[in-house]
Amino acid sequence: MIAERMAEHEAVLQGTKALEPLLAAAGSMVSEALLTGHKILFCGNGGSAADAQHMAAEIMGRFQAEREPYPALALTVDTSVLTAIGNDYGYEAVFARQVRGLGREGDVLVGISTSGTSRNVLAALAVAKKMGLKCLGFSGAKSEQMASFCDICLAVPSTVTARIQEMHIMMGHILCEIAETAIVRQKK
Ligand SMILES: O=C(CO)[C@@H](O)[C@H](O)[C@H](O)[C@H](O)COP(=O)(O)O
Ligand SMILES: [Zn+2]
Repeated sequence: MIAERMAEHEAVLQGTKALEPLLAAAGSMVSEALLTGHKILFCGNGGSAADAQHMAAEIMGRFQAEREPYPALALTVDTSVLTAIGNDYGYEAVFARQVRGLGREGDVLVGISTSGTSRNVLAALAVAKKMGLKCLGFSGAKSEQMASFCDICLAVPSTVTARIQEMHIMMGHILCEIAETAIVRQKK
């Protein structure tokens, strides 16, 4: 089974290489937002909540280079906010309401969903689009719904959640490296 899973990972990675131009464009989108005083918001459920927090930490802390912090926030971290919104407005609203409260035109919302159908992620992207945020999606092969709200949607060509997540964090690291390189270059 182990060898089988590794082979699956390799095959999905091969397919994911086709996303290189879109990933470069996503890197430019995030870099431009950060370099013009905007912030990056992230959301997702389960493993994708962990990915959201991981990527926000790379930007607010540092990825590889010594530099100033830049504003990034995962909308998955405040249990009081999540339980209040979930309890009063429903789980579908937990990210969308935070986008309404925190998002500003020119910010980027990164929505992460391997199925592409998580209603709270879709609702957040829909609200963000209306408010003039840039929308970036990380999804799997079934990406149509998410893509309809996104400026760029990185759709990993797989329907297996674990394999999709493995590609998401790889692309997330590359995205952070692109943004950090742009930040360091601008400060020179
Ligand atoms: O990490 C995993 C499975 O690998 C799970 O926690 C997974 O993220 C959860 O089932 C999520 O609720 C799935 O949501 P989504 O990716 O379909 O939006
Ligand atoms: Zn997982």
